[in-house]
Amino acid sequence: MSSGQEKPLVGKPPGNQLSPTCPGHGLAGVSESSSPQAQSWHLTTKMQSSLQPLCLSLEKLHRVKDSMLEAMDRGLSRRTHAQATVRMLPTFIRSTPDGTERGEFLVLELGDIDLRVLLVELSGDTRQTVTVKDRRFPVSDAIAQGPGEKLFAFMATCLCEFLDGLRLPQRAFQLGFSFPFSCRQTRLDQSYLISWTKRFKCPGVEGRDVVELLQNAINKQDRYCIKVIAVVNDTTGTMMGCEASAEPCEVGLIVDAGTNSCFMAEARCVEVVEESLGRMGVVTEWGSFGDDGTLNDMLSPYDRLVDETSLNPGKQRFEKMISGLYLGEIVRHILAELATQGGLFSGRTTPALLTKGSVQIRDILEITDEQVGVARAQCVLWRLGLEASDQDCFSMQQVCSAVYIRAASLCAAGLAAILSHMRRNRELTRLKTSVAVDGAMFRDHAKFSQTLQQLVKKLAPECDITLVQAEDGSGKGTAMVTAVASRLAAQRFQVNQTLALLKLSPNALGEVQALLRREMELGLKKETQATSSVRMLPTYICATPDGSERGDFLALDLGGTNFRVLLVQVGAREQGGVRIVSELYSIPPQVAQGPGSQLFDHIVECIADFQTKQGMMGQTLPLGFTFSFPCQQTSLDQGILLSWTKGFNASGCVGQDVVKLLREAVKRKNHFALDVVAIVNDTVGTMMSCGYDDPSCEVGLIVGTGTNACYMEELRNVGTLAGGEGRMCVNMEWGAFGDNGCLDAFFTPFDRQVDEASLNPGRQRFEKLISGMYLGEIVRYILLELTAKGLLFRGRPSPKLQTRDIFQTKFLSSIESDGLALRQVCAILEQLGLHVTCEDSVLVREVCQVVARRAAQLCGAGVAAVAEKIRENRGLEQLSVTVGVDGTLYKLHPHFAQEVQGTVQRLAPRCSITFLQSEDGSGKGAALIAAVACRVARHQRA
Ligand SMILES: Nc1ncnc2c1ncn2[C@@H]1O[C@H](COP(=O)(O)OP(=O)(O)OP(=O)(O)O)[C@@H](O)[C@H]1O
Repeated sequence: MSSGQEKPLVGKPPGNQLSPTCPGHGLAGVSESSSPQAQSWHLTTKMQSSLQPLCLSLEKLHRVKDSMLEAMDRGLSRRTHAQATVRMLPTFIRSTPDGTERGEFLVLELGDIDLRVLLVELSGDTRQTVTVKDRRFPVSDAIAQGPGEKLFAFMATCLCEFLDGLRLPQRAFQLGFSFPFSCRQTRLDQSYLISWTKRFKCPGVEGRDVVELLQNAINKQDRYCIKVIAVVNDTTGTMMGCEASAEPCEVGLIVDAGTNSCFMAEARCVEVVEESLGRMGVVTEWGSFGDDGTLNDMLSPYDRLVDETSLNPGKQRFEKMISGLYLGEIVRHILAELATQGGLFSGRTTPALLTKGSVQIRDILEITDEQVGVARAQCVLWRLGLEASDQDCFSMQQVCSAVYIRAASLCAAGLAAILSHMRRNRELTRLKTSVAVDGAMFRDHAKFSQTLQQLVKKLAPECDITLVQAEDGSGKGTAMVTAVASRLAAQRFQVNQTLALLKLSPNALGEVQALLRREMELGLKKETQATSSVRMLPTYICATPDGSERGDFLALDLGGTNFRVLLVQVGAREQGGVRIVSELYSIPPQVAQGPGSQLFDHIVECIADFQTKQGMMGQTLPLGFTFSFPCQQTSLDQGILLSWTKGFNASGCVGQDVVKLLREAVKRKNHFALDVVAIVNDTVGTMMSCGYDDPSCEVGLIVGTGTNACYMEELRNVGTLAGGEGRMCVNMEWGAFGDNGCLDAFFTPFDRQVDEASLNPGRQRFEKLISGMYLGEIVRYILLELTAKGLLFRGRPSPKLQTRDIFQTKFLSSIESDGLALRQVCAILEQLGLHVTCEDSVLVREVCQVVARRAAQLCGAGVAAVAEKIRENRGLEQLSVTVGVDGTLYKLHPHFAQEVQGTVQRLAPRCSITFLQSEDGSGKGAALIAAVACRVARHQRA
């Protein structure tokens, strides 16, 4: 790193700008130039040059922040994790407390000198009141350095003694284990010790799972039923134990004898674990930042001396500039150098001054105090055997402040990196969070916190933080982790139970396939047709396009959200094939559900508008009418409406020929003449339009507002017609599959709710499991149920969620989009008036996935039944067939098509099926049917 452009701050007049670590420049708590001592400081050039290496300009701190961000990214990436200096260890903590945690939890906190056992009672109300009973057990050297087995047996014995003392009734306990050593954690309750530190050195533990060792020791006692739920590092304990105010606490920071930090990262960024949804607590292990030389140009000669004389030279470089264990040593080296150069203590040193460890962090904390600091400096120097002048004492205060403020500044740069990382990966413009802090450097020393806060504002201006002092070290936090884990496990159990109803096994799907096949057979036979829920309607379409069709055709498309009128020009392929001009018209619900004459009048008005716009008034083109409701056809141009579906309910239409209703409306309006050649179902239109491009397309499938399918059946099998040679397209009307009760075992309470609230209860049962009109509603009912059970939205239902159809099926697509970060999922939900946490959005996404997957699998089971029937009809070992598909749900949902195809492959392994998406199937298809009909009629006339 070059420092060429930096302006040294030492020697410049004091200004308002916080120039982090240079004496005389707005150092928090250090008196400035008004005192005589301060004036003489300016004269002490030796002092200046000694403290100069500790100066960190904002520019340098920005560089530290950027390097820390890079180091964090390396630690999180699967590729570079193993070599990373900042290890970014996953903790498997998936959620911070939401205030509802309640119950009693045992905690075992292994400290440097003692073992603390706690029973923590959480009240479960929003301001978690915590009751703690605790007892400390000294850990002797014999235990701390004896065999591992003994250490864990000791811990289990202490636990039992503690519980004996409480005289509680016998019951099961959940325990959190605070274990402050470097571990490789693989689950919340599985953590392998990497190496002992401090005074611990128990053989036989390194490389082993400390939870298992503890659990075995507890079980061996055979006294109490205790389950170890979580193992927690002290930094995460600090974060989790913090009582967050307005914002959730998602960062933990410890600056004590050592330093470390943790935060809730986006799980997808933590590449070393499988989970990719939601968040995960990550312990940065940032003490080792700089071990690869990144911080070399920030190191002062004193840092180098401290490092060389440490137990671990070259290691923990960031920690050695920040934490309490080392700051005293930095100060001591500066004082010794100044004394040697004659700048302090009249050029005298003492053996005490030259002895490692003779200046402690608590000395620095006292000396930097504005009120009593200079007096404290005198005491400390006296303890070191130095006769100090006022100037010496003041200089020592300057040195301590410079070292202390530099530590806070570096800490701020590290914290700014964490905050920027969180903001960037959550795709937020501003991040607001609470930061839990703990350690001697913070405790009762406002200056460290002030510096931290001021500098974070400068280094990460887009982040707002509230520092919250941890209350009970990691004890309460460990209990919280255990409580959160216990809450999540209980919730997960309930969520699984709820969603299990919607998860279909391969056997269940095979059963659906077999049931549909049976219903198809029944529907095709005259004698049994009435008992079948699928109508298997003949369409009178026996030929597919052969490419010789030519001319201009009009097409109408009614059957979903909108009504369309199309002009379709069918030309030679080499001249562009089919050209379409179309206009979209809405059908207001009062028209769709009003008198039938009003509906058909509206349709005629739309046609008139289209013809006027296209300058076609007076022309009478052959017309194909795509009418996507169940119709009993008796010829190509006659269709008796059997029932309305998909939200239509116009009166006076059921039992009528819809072509006749259309012609009557034309007459009423007296606008123009119509030549209706064919009435077509959209499924058939889709098959025909795909058949124009691919002759092996013999199945049509729609998954849009509703769902339906058609296929080419052998005429000999269509028992409802006289019979004959060749094939005819059969409109299955499979949306009604199950209306006779054959699918009852597959309906969940949510499906029943959707059905009961629909316009046609008891009908279109298969469609109500699959199509766009209903999936959002199924999700909404599940969300309401999960909220009522307290598993979602903190148990508070939003009035909006009670509104029918508020959760649209298109949200399922957006929420499941692969690239969509949870932030955007939250945004979608917030638009619905739902106040969501990260966990809420993960759960909503899961619900959407389950509902959409079931729909796609059921649709796949249906296609498998159809394909197998065609294969068997033709007596083939292996069938190759194309399915023409249309429908927004199939086309736009990110996983629907894939899931349908996968299911068909599994259920119909002897059919090789190509799915071809139709472009404008219902419009183009209707025109092509009209064209084929005209061609066939021409042939017959000739
Ligand atoms: N992005 C999306 N992802 C999934 N589904 C969607 C999306 N946008 C709309 N939908 C669903 O698709 C339906 C509209 O689909 P489409 O336009 O294919 O059907 P339609 O022509 O109205 O009726 P149908 O094709 O059933 O006769 C809407 O009712 C809605 O439920």
